[in-house]
Amino acid sequence: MTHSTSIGIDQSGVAERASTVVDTLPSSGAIKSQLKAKPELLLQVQQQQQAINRIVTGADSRLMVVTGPCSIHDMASAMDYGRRLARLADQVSDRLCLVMRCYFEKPRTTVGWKGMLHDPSLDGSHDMNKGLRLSRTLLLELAGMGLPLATEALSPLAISYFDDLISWVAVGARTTESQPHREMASGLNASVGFKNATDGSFTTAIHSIKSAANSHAFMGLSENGEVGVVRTGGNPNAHIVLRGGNGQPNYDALNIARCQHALRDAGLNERIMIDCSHENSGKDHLKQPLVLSDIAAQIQSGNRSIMGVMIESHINEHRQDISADMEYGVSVTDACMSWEQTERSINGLYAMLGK
Ligand SMILES: O=C[C@H](O)[C@H](O)COP(=O)(O)O
Ligand SMILES: C=C(OP(=O)(O)O)C(=O)O
Repeated sequence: MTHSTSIGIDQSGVAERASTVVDTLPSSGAIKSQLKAKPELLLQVQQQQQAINRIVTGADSRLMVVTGPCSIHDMASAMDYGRRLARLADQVSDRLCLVMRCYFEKPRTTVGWKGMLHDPSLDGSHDMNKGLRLSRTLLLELAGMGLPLATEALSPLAISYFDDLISWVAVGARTTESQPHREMASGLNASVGFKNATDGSFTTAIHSIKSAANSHAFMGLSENGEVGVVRTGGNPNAHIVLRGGNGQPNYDALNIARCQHALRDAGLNERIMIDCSHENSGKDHLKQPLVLSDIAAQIQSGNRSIMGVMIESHINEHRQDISADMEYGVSVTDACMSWEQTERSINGLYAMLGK
């Protein structure tokens, strides 16, 4: 159904007729019942959420590795990636917990394609009904392979369509200071990683961890799509993700020590995840393995705060612009490592952690 509304007030205080069209979407409850997860799959995801929560608190000493495409733009290459990752995950599961990045929403610095959920046909038609269904269908398939799954919650409303299938949630550098995102995080069973802000400061993410740990009441939607007061219980498993900022990396031992100090001063657990991509690699995918080796060396030399890493990886390396003639398995957002580079890096990490 389509509705028109008007928004905006002109300088004389008279409402402008800037018309906005609203296409209604099915509620999260409706989509969840149409694309239903079997009880055994829901149980698997709950167990994976708990396993990741134990890694976040330090009760499980394995390292979490969130790896996968910067953004998912087609089903076939995501399934292909998932099958490869599921095989590797079994081989390294005594030291590493591999989690697949399933990012359907992209925050943009200014403008650009906003991800499969927002524009699944990659043509500006913004068929979000299709985007929600494709995203949930893919999550069902990937979870069915036994993989724990990760996503970025960009629209605070969107996560309710997927929260039963997702084991780890990111709040990105551009939204980490947002109250609605902190409120949303406070109601999730999954751990939530708050990225440091784009200026590189830890403070915003530390405030987010504190805020998300508390209960909140805010305006939101029920599973039936009714507007209401949402009350949450607080999420004790929020943590920081260092991704560099202001043109500088922050994965090095000095920055990690500074971050540990800041967490301690704030009365929080000194648990840190590091994103090998973004400003930690200067967005050069070939630098991600170097960042990963540095992190592995820090863990080898006794750092017990680092509990997770993130890698941007696809079937094939580099990136491409969206066009009518795209290459299979190549990112349409940030440049990614290839599967071969990823497998080599993860096996190298596994070997280093065994020494
Ligand atoms: O992870 C992806 C990008 O870094 C993020 O979406 C910002 O992208 P942009 O600067 O190309 O908009
Ligand atoms: C957008 C992302 O990261 P950041 O928020 O750190 O830029 C991402 O991980 O896809």
